[in-house]
Amino acid sequence: MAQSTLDTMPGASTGTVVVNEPLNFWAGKRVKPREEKNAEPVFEPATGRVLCQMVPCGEQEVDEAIKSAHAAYLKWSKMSGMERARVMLEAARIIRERREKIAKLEVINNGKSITEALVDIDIAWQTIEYYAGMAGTLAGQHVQLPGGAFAYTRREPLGVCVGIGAWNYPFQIASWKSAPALACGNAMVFKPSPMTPVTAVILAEIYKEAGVPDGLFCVVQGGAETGTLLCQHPMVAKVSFTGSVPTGKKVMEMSSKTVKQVTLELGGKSPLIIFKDCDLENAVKGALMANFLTQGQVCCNGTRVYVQKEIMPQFLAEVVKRTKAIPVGDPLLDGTRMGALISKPQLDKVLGFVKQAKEQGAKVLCGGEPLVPSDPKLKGGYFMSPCVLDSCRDDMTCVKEEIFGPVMSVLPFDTEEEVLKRANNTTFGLASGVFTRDISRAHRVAANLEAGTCFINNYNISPVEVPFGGYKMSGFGRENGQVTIEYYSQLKTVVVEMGDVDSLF
Ligand SMILES: NC(=O)C1=CN([C@@H]2O[C@H](COP(=O)(O)OP(=O)(O)OC[C@H]3O[C@@H](n4cnc5c(N)ncnc54)[C@H](O)[C@@H]3O)[C@@H](O)[C@H]2O)C=CC1
Ligand SMILES: C[N+](C)(C)CCCC(=O)O
Repeated sequence: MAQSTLDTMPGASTGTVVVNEPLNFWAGKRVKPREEKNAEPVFEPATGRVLCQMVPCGEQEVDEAIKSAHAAYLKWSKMSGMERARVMLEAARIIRERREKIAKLEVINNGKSITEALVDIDIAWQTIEYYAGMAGTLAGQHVQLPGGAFAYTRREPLGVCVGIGAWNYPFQIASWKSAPALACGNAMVFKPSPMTPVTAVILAEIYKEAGVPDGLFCVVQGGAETGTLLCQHPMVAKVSFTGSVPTGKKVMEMSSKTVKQVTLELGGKSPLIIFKDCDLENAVKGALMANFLTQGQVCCNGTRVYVQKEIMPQFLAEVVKRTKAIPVGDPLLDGTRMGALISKPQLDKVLGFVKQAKEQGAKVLCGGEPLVPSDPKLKGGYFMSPCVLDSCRDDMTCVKEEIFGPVMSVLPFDTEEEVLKRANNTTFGLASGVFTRDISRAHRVAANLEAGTCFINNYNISPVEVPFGGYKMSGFGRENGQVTIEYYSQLKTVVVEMGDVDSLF
């Protein structure tokens, strides 16, 4: 019964799926909304059809979920790291076994191509596997003190952590947040974006099947109001948030009231710098990877593409040729490389950015138009043709603001010194990239870019072993890599006296 949506996936095609099961999950099972009155329709981006209803959780439901998570935390945190690891490895195995079905459901809700969704699901189980591997290694330090006294530190969990996700990587974000949280002995209550509510609950079912205590990973549905309830709840120790800068600021402010720890993964407007001594074919491929994954709706995209003047004509010719050749259409077909944007308002917003760019003097070399695929079932979908903008200047809106759509802005530059200054002239600092064959230049540029990640001669690969997160207004804290353990645990120092108390009084 619990698996029924997933079980319909093998035969499912675009335009056919309806999700009727409850999408909340706590105390070890799916939970029906208390009342349906604030239900919001959720759309299938490729068709514009209603996929399901998202009913936001109210105060009482949020409270129930948090209490069930707390009860699970009391059991889970007492288990050894190796015991937790075994359960997490089983969860990773189940995800791997069901990767195609989960990816298909993700596509139907999100609109991205099946090829990309499969990669997302693979990254998800790898994250859980990676942190399972670390669960048994968590340890403190032993420190010798004078007179035979000593101290030791214990790495302890925080308690109930909240995860709040964006709509661009629904299942992957839920895994990126829950895996390190659970490895450290915490419980998590996760709220997906109201636009992509259907796959987080699948993750909750899988954790349950793998053997976590009931309540350890809960899912509550809702938007800003439900998110606010989570950030204000006194039993929550930490909030890990992925989303926009304005919402991130609110999350931080609300969390400050009860001094909750916060991780913020926010937006970006990342620079990709292409020097004339690069391998041009790889640089072009890198620029496409930096701009067009998930219809360009990726926080770390390299959307300001700085190209050294001497190679600009060759670069543009090749990038435009390849952009025009991207197959846009039914995201469930294997040959498709770009699907639909998340919503009609998002599509209109992105097209509005292209219009404004033209008004400000940018030249559209290709795309930037609404697209209606020939398949009649896709005519209500939110498709557009991927766009390359030339003749851009640093002061244009398309170069300054995050577009979150398939729009690449190309800018010429002369020298390394100049381009570094221009690249860093932004309040964001999530990622960056550089293409060059000069090894010294590559590392010098990486060292001077103000961003949490710098890709050298590639872009947008995200192995789970390496930390991911922002500088400046792109946020703080990290996801992935060993360091994330620090963001989901706290150190207790235990000081042990072996002699008499040397009292001053
Ligand atoms: N750095 C990163 O890892 C990523 C950042 N993003 C950023 O997210 C944005 C797009 O995602 P959206 O979902 O539109 O962002 P958003 O900020 O509108 O929403 C993100 C999440 O926060 C929730 N939320 C909204 N108001 C809230 C409140 N007052 N209190 C608590 N939670 C609240 C939403 O329901 C959603 O789950 C882009 O700006 C993008 O750059 C997106 C993906 C990854
Ligand atoms: C997987 N990757 C690197 C393309 C994007 C991950 C960050 C995000 O959630 O937008």
